[in-house]
Amino acid sequence: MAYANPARIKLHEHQFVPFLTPTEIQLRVVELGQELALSHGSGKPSFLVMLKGAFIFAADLIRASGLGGEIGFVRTQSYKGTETSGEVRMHIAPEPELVTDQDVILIEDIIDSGNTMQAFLPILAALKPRSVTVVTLLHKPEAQQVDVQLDLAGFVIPPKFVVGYGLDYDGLGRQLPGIYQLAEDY
Ligand SMILES: O=P(O)(O)OC[C@H]1O[C@H](OP(=O)(O)OP(=O)(O)O)[C@H](O)[C@@H]1O
Ligand SMILES: Nc1nc2[nH]cnc2c(=O)[nH]1
Repeated sequence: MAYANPARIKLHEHQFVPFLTPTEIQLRVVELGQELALSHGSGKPSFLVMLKGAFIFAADLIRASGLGGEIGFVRTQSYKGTETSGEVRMHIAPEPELVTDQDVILIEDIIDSGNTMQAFLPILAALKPRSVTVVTLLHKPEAQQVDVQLDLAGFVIPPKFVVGYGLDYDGLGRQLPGIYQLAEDY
């Protein structure tokens, strides 16, 4: 499918410039799906999607993997504007039957400070999964403050705030097919 991919955009008071095109994202998502097919092809993993940010990535990744298996959703929240609040709130908890004794593929849109993963992984571990594979579309190693499990990353990116392809700035921008970076010259 061909998507409109606007150039510079404004969300609330901030300007954003193109960073990853829809085509670059789609090609990488297909590769990630193939990697999951190779590592989990003999079983039926449970996909756990971290809402809200990962909903578009997960929809594409799960289909690219060709894997069956159930899909569940969890929702954490810690960002206000472009900064983490430092407090990770759990709005939707995982369904135990999708985790206990299952091979879980946890799908995240971005690992930035690492706080969200650090808070969530023990909650998952308490439900005793057989295995956990953490997949993120974006990883900002230079911004990471805590060490967390990460098995598969789509793009390693610099420590700048990004939006699009599921990621928002204060509620806006999730629908954009490409990924945009906060402009420095606005
Ligand atoms: O590594 P961290 O610094 O913790 O950042 C990563 C988290 O931030 C975003 O979630 P957010 O709290 O914005 O909620 P959302 O997914 O509903 O937008 C993103 O979806 C990750 O879950
Ligand atoms: N939209 C968005 N959410 C985030 N959560 C953690 N880092 C980011 C980021 O760069 N953009």
